[in-house]
Amino acid sequence: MTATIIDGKKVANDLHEEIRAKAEKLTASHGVVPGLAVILVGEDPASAVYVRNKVLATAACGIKSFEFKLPAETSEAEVLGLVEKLNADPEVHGILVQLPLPKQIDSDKVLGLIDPKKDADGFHPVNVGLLSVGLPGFVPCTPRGSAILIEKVLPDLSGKTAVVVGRSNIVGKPMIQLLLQKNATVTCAHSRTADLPAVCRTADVLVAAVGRPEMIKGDWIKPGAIVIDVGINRVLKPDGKGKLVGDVAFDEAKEVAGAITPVPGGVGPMTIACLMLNTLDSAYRSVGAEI
Ligand SMILES: Nc1nc(=O)c2c([nH]1)NC[C@@H]1CN(c3ccc(C(=O)N[C@@H](CCC(=O)O)C(=O)O)cc3)C=[N+]21
Repeated sequence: MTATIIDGKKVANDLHEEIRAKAEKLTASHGVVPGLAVILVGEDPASAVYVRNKVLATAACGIKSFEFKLPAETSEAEVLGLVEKLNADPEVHGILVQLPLPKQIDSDKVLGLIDPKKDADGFHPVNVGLLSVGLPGFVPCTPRGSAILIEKVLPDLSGKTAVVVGRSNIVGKPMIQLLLQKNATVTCAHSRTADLPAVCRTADVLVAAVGRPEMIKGDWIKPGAIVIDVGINRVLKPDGKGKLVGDVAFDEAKEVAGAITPVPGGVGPMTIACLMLNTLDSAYRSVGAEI
């Protein structure tokens, strides 16, 4: 059996069109154009692609993009000052501070200062709490995008087992919350889990978010499972050129899985589309309009 390849890029592009239509509707009814501010401190080559894709997506969605590229030696006080300014700016509905931040800056302090109503990344403790009790807030973009892809292939997770490999605040933990909301029976595995391959083999839905290139092998996958590969790892090919691979050994896994996301073109574009979605939600909430 060969798995269905889940086309994240296509789903993301379709979402961009829906978002654009809803953004235009909000502009017509309330004169509001959704705005997203992105703060980038220092030069990280991997984030260059991410930032470029974000700018392209804002354009496709009719969202206004505000970019702040600050030098690596920027002080914590400066970043905090900028966050306060954006919190107060009525044209800005979403604020994203790209992580990781340079070491002189306390990221918890910065994320904690973002107005929870503008927290397009969903990293503020208030939004983390809202998600965990099932109240409306902002859901982190990568888990939100992954959940949309899972829903496309398996709308009902009742009676299904899900295994999330990775326990980060950004992906693993919020992913667990979303899968629980969908009635899956959820296991969170991580670096200290005993017999990880055996745990993975129990999964009807396997979400890989470990950040280790091709760690999850074909024989760790239950036949017919849905595999969501969150990893985006840049590795060198034997010819010295770089390429992107996920956390899953794709060529092996696709022979066993029922459906699988590719890297690139899977979860990555969905992360960006959900950043747009969160910004749109925020703009609607800012005027008390129903989306
Ligand atoms: N506060 C914060 N929020 C984030 O969401 C966040 C962050 N910081 N720091 C950096 C990581 C990285 N990240 C990516 C998202 C999409 C792609 C993406 O679109 N990838 C495409 C293209 C990749 C390529 O061609 O290089 C794909 O997978 O198909 C990549 C990387 C979000 N991050």
